[in-house]
Amino acid sequence: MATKQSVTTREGDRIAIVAGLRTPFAKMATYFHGVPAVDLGKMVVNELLVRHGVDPTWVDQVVYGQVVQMPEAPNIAREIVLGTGMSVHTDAYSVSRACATSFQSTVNIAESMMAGTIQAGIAGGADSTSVSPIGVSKKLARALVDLQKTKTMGQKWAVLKKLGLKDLLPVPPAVAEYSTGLSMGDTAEQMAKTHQISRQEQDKLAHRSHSLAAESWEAGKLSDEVMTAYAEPFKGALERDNNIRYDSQLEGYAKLRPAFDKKHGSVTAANATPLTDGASAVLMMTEKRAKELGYTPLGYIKSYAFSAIDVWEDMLMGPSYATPIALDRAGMSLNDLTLIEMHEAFAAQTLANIKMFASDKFAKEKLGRDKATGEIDMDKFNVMGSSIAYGHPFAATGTRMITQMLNELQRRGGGSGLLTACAAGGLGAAMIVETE
Ligand SMILES: CC(=O)SCCNC(=O)CCNC(=O)[C@H](O)C(C)(C)COP(=O)(O)OP(=O)(O)OC[C@H]1O[C@@H](n2cnc3c(N)ncnc32)[C@H](O)[C@@H]1OP(=O)(O)O
Repeated sequence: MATKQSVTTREGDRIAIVAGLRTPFAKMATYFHGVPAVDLGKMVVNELLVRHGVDPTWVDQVVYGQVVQMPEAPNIAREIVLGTGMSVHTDAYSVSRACATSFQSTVNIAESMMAGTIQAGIAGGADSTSVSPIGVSKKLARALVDLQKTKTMGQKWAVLKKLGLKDLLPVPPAVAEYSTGLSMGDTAEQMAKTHQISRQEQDKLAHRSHSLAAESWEAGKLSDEVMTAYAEPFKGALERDNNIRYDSQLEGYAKLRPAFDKKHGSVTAANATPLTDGASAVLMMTEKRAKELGYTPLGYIKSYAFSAIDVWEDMLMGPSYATPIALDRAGMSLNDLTLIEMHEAFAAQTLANIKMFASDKFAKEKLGRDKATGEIDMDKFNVMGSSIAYGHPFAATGTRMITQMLNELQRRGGGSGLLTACAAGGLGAAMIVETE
């Protein structure tokens, strides 16, 4: 059992999420085609500052992340400071924790406040799958280096003649685990098999996610936390996430062919998150600083935890490992929570984690605990849908979830919410937030 955590400053002030904002999320190569993540990050942070009347000099630090990094802008956080009219003296650094990146940036800002080094900051993340660092083959990369050392035409020819036509082809980044080579979709297939998650169950969860996300948009629940985006060539604006199916029909899901294990698989384009472009950010302050400046925070961080497991099998189980630690640290049990959002990387991964939350056997064998974390009450679970519907611009998902959760808790009259995500590298994140 993890010891209780006190997420406060040394003076006992809580760590407040004052406000949050995101761009609409767009499927790869659609509205944000050609817009790099750094520009998406600038867009959202700029709007966050303006909407909430933030004098940029109040922001002591920006911590931001991007999973698929662009070599020309390795410190996206600093580019956001320089590109949004913030004081050039604002400290900024970037973090990466795969799909849990903006949980990490939020925690970094929180920990700086807990240490007493800052009083206000901005955390978030952005990713673009449309503008990604297209590389060259290893053989071509080596040849290009060798060429720089050659002096005569003969030496140059000796290097070039070793290259075949296929060595000249561009190499796009893979959504795959570096050390195993397995794609995230392959891992979702593993999890469906290990935990006996049927295709029908996966499709049902995906349909639920789309239906709830569509209802949330139609009910106006997202309009304050999602900005309208204008991107080149400025042919109209993007007002809503463009992956959500407003006419989601379960029958349509069954027709799709598996996307990864094409012969025996069950993971399809409909029950997986799409490749997505987008950005999100939260404005954070110590409770004292927020009150001094006249802000009413959306809520506070109560606890958080990160976990790590092996990457060869079922590595997207992070929520099942990180959640019990975050609950212990908050001094809570699953039943105490008002709401839960689990990032849906894939329906198979989400359903496997739901099962393992409730499994005493898993708790004993994998977590070294006496009993299960608990049975998830589906009336509290992903009540506005999750990443299968909204999409998943990797680094932006954490702060999307934090803002959405706190706004929904506010609408329901308050309470506490668990946010949890799996991430590549076998990592997991869990955070408990609460309203006043
Ligand atoms: C920790 C983590 O988060 S790990 C997760 C990291 N993320 C990933 O790994 C991304 C996983 N997703 C992917 O790689 C891609 O989205 C894929 C491979 C699954 C699918 O890619 P694509 O084939 O390009 O998807 P696309 O959007 O074109 O959809 C394929 C078809 O399914 C259809 N479809 C998609 N969703 C639905 C749905 N909900 N209902 C009915 N049909 C649907 C589309 O309309 C399309 O039909 P069409 O071919 O007739 O036009």
